[in-house]
Amino acid sequence: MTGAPHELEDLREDDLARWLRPRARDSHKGDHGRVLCIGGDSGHGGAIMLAAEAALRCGAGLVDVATHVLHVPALLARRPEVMAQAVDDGRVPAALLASADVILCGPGLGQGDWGAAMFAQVLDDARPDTRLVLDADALNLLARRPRALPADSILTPHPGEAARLLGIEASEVQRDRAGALQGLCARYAAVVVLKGAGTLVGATGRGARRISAGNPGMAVGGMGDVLAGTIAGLCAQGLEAADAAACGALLHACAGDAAAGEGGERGLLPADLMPWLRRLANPQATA
Ligand SMILES: NC(=O)C1=CN([C@@H]2O[C@H](COP(=O)(O)OP(=O)(O)OC[C@H]3O[C@@H](n4cnc5c(N)ncnc54)[C@H](O)[C@@H]3O)[C@@H](O)[C@H]2O)[C@@H](O)CC1
Ligand SMILES: Nc1ncnc2c1ncn2[C@@H]1O[C@H](COP(=O)(O)OP(=O)(O)O)[C@@H](O)[C@H]1O
Ligand SMILES: [Mg+2]
Repeated sequence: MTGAPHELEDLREDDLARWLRPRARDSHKGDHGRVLCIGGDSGHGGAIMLAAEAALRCGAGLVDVATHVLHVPALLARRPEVMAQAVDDGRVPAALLASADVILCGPGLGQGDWGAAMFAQVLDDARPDTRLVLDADALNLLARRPRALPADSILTPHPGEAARLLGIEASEVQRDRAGALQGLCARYAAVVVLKGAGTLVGATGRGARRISAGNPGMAVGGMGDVLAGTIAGLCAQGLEAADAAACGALLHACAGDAAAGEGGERGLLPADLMPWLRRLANPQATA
């Protein structure tokens, strides 16, 4: 999609098929991308687990996790498909950084020395062609100390994080969400997903996309971590950054609606979306 910045495209579930094509019959895991998820400081291990599992459920070929030593056994018990490495000194193993097609940094990362060191390492040492998805505390660290980002980085702020990135109040973001989106895209030269009811996705010089799917059952801790993993998993499979962000936000919102349809909005859990992410990520199979 191209056009004037004020253009707004509404996305619906049918649009998923634009981006989620059937796989080549002879494809192998190396064709579907490698995601490295960095985060999960002490007390927030679930965030990075949810993100990693979502990346797998959206079809990423390989998923690595660099997290606090405390979380490795729980992560492997829940998802043995994930390759988890403990980071105790704030240094991500160089081989993990070098092999990643996409790095998702931030869920549960914290803003202490451990998380700040890894965030700086990602910005300093990631390969120039590695796509970055920055969420949660990576956004808070960026707001505290703005830095230039690699081209086509994806930022996924909720209104509170967006406010910190812009140096304004969350209420101001909510009063003019389209304006806040434009301001974020311009200030950080990035693809931006402004979350919340009516999620907006934008990139500098392009019209915005709006997603009206999703429901208030999704207002629960961990739901954004699933979104970040979803976008990273789609990006790893070769979608360009703006499309991975839009497709990921749409897929996540539709999965939230499908899961709420099964059991109701109240009490919906982020992990309830996982089977739906898989089903909706294969639109030809479910058509
Ligand atoms: N299971 C886990 O381990 C979880 C860990 N989490 C991690 O916890 C850390 C803190 O994240 P939080 O997002 O809770 O902290 P924040 O302080 O960034 O967000 C909470 C505040 O942001 C504002 N806000 C959020 N959504 C808003 C909306 N839709 N409209 C208006 N204002 C809004 C509100 O002021 C709210 O009190 C992050 O590292 C995060 O990744 C969370 O993701 C929750 C789950
Ligand atoms: N009322 C709502 N309607 C639609 N989507 C919502 C609603 N409330 C929350 N969400 C979605 O849930 C996710 C919450 O993300 P976030 O606040 O980062 O959660 P967490 O950090 O706890 O994982 C976002 O994708 C947001 O769009
Ligand atoms: Mg979040």
